[in-house]
This record gives sequence, structure tokens and C-alpha cells, in this order.
Amino acid sequence: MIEFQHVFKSYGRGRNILADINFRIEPGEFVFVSGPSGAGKSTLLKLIGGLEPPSRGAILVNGHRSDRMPARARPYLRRAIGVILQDVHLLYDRSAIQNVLLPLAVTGLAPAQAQSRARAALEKVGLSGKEDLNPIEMSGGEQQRLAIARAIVNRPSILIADEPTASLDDDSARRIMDVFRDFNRVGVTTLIASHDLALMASYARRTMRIEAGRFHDTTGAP
Ligand SMILES: Nc1ncnc2c1ncn2[C@@H]1O[C@H](COP(=O)(O)OP(=O)(O)OP(=O)(O)O)[C@@H](O)[C@H]1O
Repeated sequence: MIEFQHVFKSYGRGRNILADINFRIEPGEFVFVSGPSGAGKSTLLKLIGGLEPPSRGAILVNGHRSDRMPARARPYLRRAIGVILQDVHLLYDRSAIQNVLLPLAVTGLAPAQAQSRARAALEKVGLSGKEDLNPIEMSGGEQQRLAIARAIVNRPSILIADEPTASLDDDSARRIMDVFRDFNRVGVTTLIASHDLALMASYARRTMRIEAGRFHDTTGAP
């Protein structure tokens, strides 16, 4: 569950990028965040992922106030939400599986368990057999899938992705979207920001559109 209550966001003393945003996303929804460049889509996802604080208002994730979470509760938020940013931030001096193992380092899992979780995450995104490749040796679509594997290895209940299909050809973009759809089918709440209206229309049932400071929430929610 994700809930925004009268959320405002500006950077520094700048204008409000988001003003008085209110919505609630139920577990298991698939939501598409759309809007022109610079409208605030990435900002919205960063607020949900706890990567940016709101300037005003309340943000609840699974019933917890994420904007007021004490430092000791932050790991809870990190595990609850898998975040895939526009720049995938992979480490190019490590293998694919080492990239996926990173988020598990703080969980205290035994090394053998961590390995098997990481392998399972790579399998889910169709990268079995590529564990030992360096990300640099992978295609753009494979790197996106690797970033998804790293985001899901902690078994989050919410996945948020910023333009995950940008710069991919149609086939690779569909393959990425199918990965998200499969997670969504097993109950993972999924939010994707994208410019690609046609692609999103065939996956998402609910669209949040941000345009010229206005917020439109079109719910065809399940
Ligand atoms: N860290 C920051 N500091 C100052 N301004 C920022 C920061 N991040 C974003 N902005 C500004 O906030 C506005 C919204 O940016 P945001 O990245 O959320 O838009 P977007 O809809 O995701 O755009 P795009 O589709 O181009 O990625 C822009 O005017 C941007 O310049």
C-alpha cells in the first residue's frame, strides 16, 4: 500500500514540482506514471522510494510513515521497495551475480543462501547462465534485467521503475515489461514511469499523469 496525503515537493527554494498530491495505491496494482519531460515523474518515484523527502505532507508505505521513518527503520523501507532508476547504476568492475548479491550483504544471510537467492533472481529475469559476465558484456536490455534482478533479490512487495524501457528496441522493451507483469501477477505492486503510452496501455490499468503542475489519476484499478 502506498498513500500520499497532501504531498508537496520542491527542490531547495525552487517552485513546487508536485503540489497537494493525494492518492492511494492498493497492494497488487500496476500503475503507469506518465507526463512530459520535466513534469516530475522521477520526483514522484523518488518520494515513494524514500530517496527524496517531501517538502510537506505525509507518505505511507505499507501503513508506515516513510517520510518520518527513524534511521533504524530505513532498512525496512529498502527491503519493501525495489527501485530501478533511469541510470541503472550497475557496478562494472564486478560480475552480474556480484551486482545482485550487493543488496543481500546487509541482511546477514549465509553466503550459500545469498548465492542461491541471487541465482534465483537472475533466473526470474531470464539471465541464467550469465552470472559471471561483466555488465559491460551485456546488451542494454540485459543490463536492465540485471538491474531488476538486483531490485527484487530482497523480495520487495513494491517495485518502482523509472523509464525502464527507454533506449531499448521494441522486442527488448516488451521483454522487460513482461518481467514486470510476471512480478505483478504474483502480487507485487508495480509502478512504472514512461513516455511510451502505447506500450504502457497494454500493461497498466491505472495511469497517473503529471502535466503542467496538475495531477490526473485515471483509475481503472482492479
Ligand atoms: N535534485 C534536483 N534538484 C533541483 N531540481 C531538480 C532535481 N531533480 C529534479 N529537479 C527538477 O524537477 C523537475 C522535475 O524533474 P523530474 O526528473 O522529476 O521530471 P521527469 O518528469 O521525470 O522528467 P524526465 O521525463 O525528463 O525524466 C525538473 O524541472 C527538474 O529540473
